[in-house]
Amino acid sequence: MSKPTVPIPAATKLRAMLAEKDKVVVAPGVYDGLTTRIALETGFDCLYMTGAGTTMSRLGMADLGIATLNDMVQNAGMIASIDRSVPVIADADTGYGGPLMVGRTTAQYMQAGVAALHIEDQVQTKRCGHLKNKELVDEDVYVARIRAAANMRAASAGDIVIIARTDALASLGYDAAVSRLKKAIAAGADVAFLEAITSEEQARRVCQELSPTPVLLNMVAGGMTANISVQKAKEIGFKIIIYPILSMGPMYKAVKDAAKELKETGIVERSAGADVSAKQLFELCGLNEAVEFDIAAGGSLYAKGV
Ligand SMILES: C[C@](O)(C(=O)O)[C@H](CC(=O)O)C(=O)O
Repeated sequence: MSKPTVPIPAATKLRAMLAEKDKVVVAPGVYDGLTTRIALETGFDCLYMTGAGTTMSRLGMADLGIATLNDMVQNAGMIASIDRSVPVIADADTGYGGPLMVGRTTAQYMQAGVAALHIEDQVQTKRCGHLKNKELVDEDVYVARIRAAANMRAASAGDIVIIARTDALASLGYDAAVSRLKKAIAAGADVAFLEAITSEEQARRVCQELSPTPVLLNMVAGGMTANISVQKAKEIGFKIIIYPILSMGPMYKAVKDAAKELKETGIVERSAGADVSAKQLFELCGLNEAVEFDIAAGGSLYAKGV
């Protein structure tokens, strides 16, 4: 059962994790209830809701700015509700409009119990940061997005960690991208996210130059950034690492294999996961706790077992 009470607000918990000296926050990408349950069962203490995964799993579409605020906040809120003790960092793309909309996005993410959101400087018709020919908004438009998020946070009783993402590295270069991040930090961002880093030198420089602001590393499988370990990222100086594609690649391969086996042989018995029962999956998703809850309340539906 997902629990409604919040012992420590998600943002407070994430801030405490960021303040721990030797800690790197490792956030596996999740995009639905099942992938969230898998990451939680594995013992991760922070999760990342990927916008790419949300767009693909909820809409069956590529990461091209198609998901709306409603798609994103509903998914983020559902994911955050599964275990309130584990903070969720969620993609908020461009914030979905002008300052008013960015403020509304921030308020809704806060209300949904999301610990942190990232807002970027691409045009609203954005694309995945690891694709080519991205278009940017002007710096003042970007900074206004971040300021709108910070102002909404200040005006509310809640808290949310604001992560400023810039996609400017590819078209404007390192100096301009970092200058955008500095301005975003001055406007109220707590964490910096230089998207699609292409060298270790850039990685080291950005962590050093923006210190003490924590910097996030986006580890996209097959993307522009070389694959590095958590240990190496920590040594470079990153404080958060997100793995947007973590659940999607393995899911694609495994489901494809099972689908092929069914199509070609008429039975599924050899593919990875063919031996996982429906009941096992329900247990992963809280079957036993749900039964206990029903019985404790005096329900009789499950008293004889399920
Ligand atoms: C982080 C990201 O925004 C996401 O949607 O998860 C994407 C990841 C991806 O599309 O591979 C991005 O880096 O733009």
